[in-house]
Amino acid sequence: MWCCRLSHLQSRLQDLLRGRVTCWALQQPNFKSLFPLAIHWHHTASKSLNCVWQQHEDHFELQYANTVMRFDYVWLRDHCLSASCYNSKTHQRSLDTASVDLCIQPKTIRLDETTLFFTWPDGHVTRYDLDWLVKNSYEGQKQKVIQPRILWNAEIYQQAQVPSVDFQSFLETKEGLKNFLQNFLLYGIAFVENVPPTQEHTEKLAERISLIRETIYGRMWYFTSDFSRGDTAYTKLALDRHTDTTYFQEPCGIQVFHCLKHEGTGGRTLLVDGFYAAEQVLQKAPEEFELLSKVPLKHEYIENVGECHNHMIGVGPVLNIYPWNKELYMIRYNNYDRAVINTVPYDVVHRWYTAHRTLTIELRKPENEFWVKLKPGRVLFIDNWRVLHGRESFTGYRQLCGCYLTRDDVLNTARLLGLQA
Ligand SMILES: C[N+](C)(C)CCCC[C@H](N)C(=O)O
Ligand SMILES: O=C(O)CCC(=O)C(=O)O
Ligand SMILES: [Fe+2]
Repeated sequence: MWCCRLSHLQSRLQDLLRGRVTCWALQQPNFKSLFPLAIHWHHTASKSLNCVWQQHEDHFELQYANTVMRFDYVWLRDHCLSASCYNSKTHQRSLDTASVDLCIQPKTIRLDETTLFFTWPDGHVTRYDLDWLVKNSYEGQKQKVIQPRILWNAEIYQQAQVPSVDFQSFLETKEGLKNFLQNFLLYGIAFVENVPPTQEHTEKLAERISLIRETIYGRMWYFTSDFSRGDTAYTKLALDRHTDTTYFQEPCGIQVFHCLKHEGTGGRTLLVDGFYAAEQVLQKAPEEFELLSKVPLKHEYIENVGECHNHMIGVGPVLNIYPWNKELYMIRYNNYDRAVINTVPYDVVHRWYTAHRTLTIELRKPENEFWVKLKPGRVLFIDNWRVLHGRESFTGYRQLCGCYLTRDDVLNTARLLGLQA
């Protein structure tokens, strides 16, 4: 009886090594209890490392650092960091991924200390550091946020007493710049104080953290209520909360505002954390959140004023989320610039309007509104992918200057200063 079992075991073991059996233990529960996992789970010599792995037919399974990870073999071959596959000086792949057999499987696998060695059918050896695998696995990534943030309503933001950064320290010290960027990344807004009220000084500030994004409005812009452009921003009218340039395929990442002059009343700036509002929608009506993240919409800018002729169209959902961890990274919300909806059938449209209403109700709650009067010397940076802005109507002469920044370059600066972005 025992012999019979053993020969059966040996043949199963051979099957296993040839990759024919994947879920043997599950199919043979009684057998499993007789010969526990030791058969096909490889344990490390040192128990303290707490690492086990298993070679399945179509993937490699690894348990390490409290994480169960599954790796595709083509992925593993593609991520070989050996000198012939990867240029560690330029951090670029040299391996031609298209040359990898899509049915590739390793010939042998062994673990030495904290390094896994894979030998591929052609004899090439790949080493994977266990911590590298944890950090770079799907399972490891899924649990992480790309951008840590503090979501706020008016009270949360005011209680936080986020300090403004001084012009001088922003321009001249690494700490000043880093503090500013850290606050900006966490809250989506940040102020610089004591800036000389000119366009040139505002430009200097912008250039310290990013490349300026030139658009149809120019590089640095300077505007009053003269209706020089075909947009209500160039009037004295109130503007409800919105994000800018929703009609670009990639809306501008950051908006910089500096009020150089205002002789009159009103004109306060409204700021609302769009991600805070979206989070409320997710809590109260997850299916509406999902719809807002799935339905593609167009926004449009049609201008024919004086010499300015423009027709811009941008397509994308209101809420943009990373598919692997559902993290929100951009809100596109501008009811003025939203174009005809013709990308979904009528019944979806109706559900979309319901979801849009839920979000709008959150965005309009007075407790979510942070009002601030922009003054000469106080420059405001707004994350245009997250925080909505608006303004109160005003009287008198009001002059605003500013620019848009490319998001990639702001994040680049932040990363170089050691911040998570
Ligand atoms: C900022 N600046 C005055 C230059 C442009 C304003 C653009 C306004 C437009 N409705 C939008 O939301 O994109
Ligand atoms: O005038 C203001 O305060 C802001 C107007 C506006 O929304 C914009 O320029 O994007
Ligand atoms: Fe705007």
